[in-house]
Amino acid sequence: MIKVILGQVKEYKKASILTPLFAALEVLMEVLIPFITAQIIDNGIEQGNLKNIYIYGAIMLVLAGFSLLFGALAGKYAARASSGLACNLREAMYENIQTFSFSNIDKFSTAGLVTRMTTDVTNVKNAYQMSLRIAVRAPLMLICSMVMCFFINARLSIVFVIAILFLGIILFFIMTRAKRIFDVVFKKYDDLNASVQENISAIRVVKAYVREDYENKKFTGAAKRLYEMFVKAESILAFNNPVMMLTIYGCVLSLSWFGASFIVSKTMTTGELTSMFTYIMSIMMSLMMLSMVFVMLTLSVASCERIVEVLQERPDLANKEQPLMEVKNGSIEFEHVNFSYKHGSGEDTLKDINLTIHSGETIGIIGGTGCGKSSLVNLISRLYDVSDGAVKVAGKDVRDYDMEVLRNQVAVVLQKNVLFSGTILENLRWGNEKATEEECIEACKQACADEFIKQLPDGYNTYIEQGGSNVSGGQKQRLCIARALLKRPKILILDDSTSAVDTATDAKIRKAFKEQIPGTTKLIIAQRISSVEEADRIIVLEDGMVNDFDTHENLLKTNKIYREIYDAQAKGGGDFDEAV
Ligand SMILES: Nc1ncnc2c1ncn2[C@@H]1O[C@H](COP(=O)(O)OP(=O)(O)OP(=O)(O)O)[C@@H](O)[C@H]1O
Repeated sequence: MIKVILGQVKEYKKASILTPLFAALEVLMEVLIPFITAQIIDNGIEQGNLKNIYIYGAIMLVLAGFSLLFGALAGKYAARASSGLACNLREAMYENIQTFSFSNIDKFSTAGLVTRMTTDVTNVKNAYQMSLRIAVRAPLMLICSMVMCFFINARLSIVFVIAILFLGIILFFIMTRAKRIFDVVFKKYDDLNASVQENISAIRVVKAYVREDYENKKFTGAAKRLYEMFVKAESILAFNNPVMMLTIYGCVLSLSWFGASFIVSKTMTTGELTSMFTYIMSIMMSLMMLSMVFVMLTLSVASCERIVEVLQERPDLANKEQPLMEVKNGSIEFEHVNFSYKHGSGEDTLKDINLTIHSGETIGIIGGTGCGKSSLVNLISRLYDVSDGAVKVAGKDVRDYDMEVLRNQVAVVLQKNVLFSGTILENLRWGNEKATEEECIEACKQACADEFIKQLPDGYNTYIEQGGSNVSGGQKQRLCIARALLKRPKILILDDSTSAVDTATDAKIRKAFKEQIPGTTKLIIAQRISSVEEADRIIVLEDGMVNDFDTHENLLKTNKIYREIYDAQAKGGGDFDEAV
């Protein structure tokens, strides 16, 4: 796991090596300063030698200057290395996520991926920055200060050994308890992030259903639980300081006691005792820093694991070797297809589907909510792979095609339409980046989008806000259809894509399809029978199985379900589900 994370350091290796190097040099300077202080006291002040004071004073200033410089450099390179690692991690994750199939995304969930790319990467970045600087600085400071103490007075240094043991044991207990709580805290953080993301992206629904109070209460509850856990963890950590102070004062007292008798018996000088006091502070501070690094590192382990999961996830769908690079026509066949979602209930969503659709046919698909209509069409552009059987386009298994080639020829207007921030023209060119403005306008005319675009103050250069929030649902659907048309696909799938469009416009769009793209196979999923009745044939799906597949006229005569829906809708009744 560490190898995968560190593998992303890449061009920031130099900064990652320079940081500990400068941190070590900074420590070295800091450690020498108290020793020089001792020289000023013993050889300068006590002997009344002004020259020595000047010399040692100057050395001390130089050391302090270098210490400052090395400290600043260590800080600069640590920031560069850790921010660079975070940037590379995000880029690598983002790149890998782009290769994910729908099934991979189902596994992680969108909110989960966002948390991993933001909070988790920030945790790892902070831990890396700390380890580069403090994980080097603290132990080195501890060792160097100890060495200096033993060098000055080995007998008196026993006081430090006892103090370190005492502090070490107490800190260990504090940290292990705090870590246990922090582990839970970070999991709760994920949940909170997920709920915030869900709520904000669905804020319009929340408002429409006047659920603000409920959502506020839900969020406050989650935030409060997080607050309580943080307080609990922090109150354990708060013991750090008093324990530390207790140990320092204990040491100062013991040093003064034993040091005084050593000075009296002339086995130690005043300067040496003064420097020992400074070293004691450095030793204790190092221990404190080490304990914080320990917490930080243990906390980042969970984040590392979650990042590595994304980095090592391999797309479920891959091109076979030497894939087919051309889709000859728009015919579709389903041969004994069974399909279940890997991360779903485990039951088959589609069962033994057998269908033959000729190139250029217009096919309606109708059925109750959740009967598998979207799942059926998603198999054609290979958004998911079948569990058994085969889906064929132009007589070839979809798994034999290069995925990009296949998806360029099978355009899907998904149920959840998405537009991106950018102008209308930019959005349309997602369908075909080389499309001229005239081609874009033509596609919009076919999708009945041209009329409303022309009325916008900036026309085709109107800026679409993130998620298409400044256009209506119906307008968004028409733009998405135009975008798909620009691909000039051999197969066009409209997954309930005209649900927000009025019946007259819906009819106009279908008429345009018939006249303008007669050679394209069109699959239209709809709730309204009026949207599919002119289709060449209609598939009636029921519980993941094909109940019937025939023309509108024949279905009216022979299919009981279809007839009932038709009658209900003709009388102004609701959609498929209400009618059944
Ligand atoms: N990504 C997914 N992971 C797991 N299960 C899923 C997923 N998408 C759909 N399902 C399940 O598969 C079944 C069929 O869903 P599908 O979306 O194909 O139905 P549908 O007929 O298109 O419904 P609707 O008319 O509401 O759009 C449903 O039970 C649904 O819960």
